[in-house]
Amino acid sequence: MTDSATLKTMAGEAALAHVEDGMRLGIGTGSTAEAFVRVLAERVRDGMKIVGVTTSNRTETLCAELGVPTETLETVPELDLTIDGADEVDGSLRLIKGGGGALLREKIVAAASERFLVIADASKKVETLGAFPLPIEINGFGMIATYLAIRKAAAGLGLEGDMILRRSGDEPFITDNGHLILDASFGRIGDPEALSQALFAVPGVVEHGLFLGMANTVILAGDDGLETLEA
Ligand SMILES: O=C[C@H](O)[C@H](O)[C@H](O)COP(=O)(O)O
Repeated sequence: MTDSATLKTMAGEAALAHVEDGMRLGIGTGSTAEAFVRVLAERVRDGMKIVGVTTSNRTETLCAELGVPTETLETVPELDLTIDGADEVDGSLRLIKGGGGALLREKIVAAASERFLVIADASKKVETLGAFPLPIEINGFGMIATYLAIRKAAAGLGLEGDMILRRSGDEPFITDNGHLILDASFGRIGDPEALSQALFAVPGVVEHGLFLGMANTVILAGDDGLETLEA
């Protein structure tokens, strides 16, 4: 069995084949995206010219350490390609993301890109989204009211389950944009589009981890090699 780090590097190397000289590149967050940054950095050292726009402070720091040039989305607001990981992928290229807490910036960067390429190890592929708790980014103001409103909205779709405030040690986890995250264990999400709409109708919800209709390509690395899914 191939270990997880090797699978992530395989996926990162496969993603590199989609990167062309001169590209404006959205760069994701998480261990798989970091594997990609490491192979990208080698290519940059060999002379490839790209400009990266990162999706988290964590990825920004890694790019700086490895010499991958970056700008911000303010200076480079339109991107050619974004490469990022995912927590779950279904057969329709719908995703759950946000396990690392970067969902808001990840969604903004992916939406600003001509193409969105997702890389993951094959264990992330699921029949139905929802085994991975759905990250929901909320404003700190009125968080209990927002929590109750999300519960009600989900119950209206027949979805119930624990919603846990994400923590970092003894403190609530705070996102790069200063928000909180609820991890919602709704179980199987039969209608992700309906859930997305219902969540966005709750005023305190800033973003959620359902990435629907966004991914153009998904590359999955498994023991048997690479599998590519196209939208
Ligand atoms: O917020 C984090 C991101 O959405 C990650 O891309 C996602 O959690 C997958 O991370 P990893 O590649 O570490 O499994």
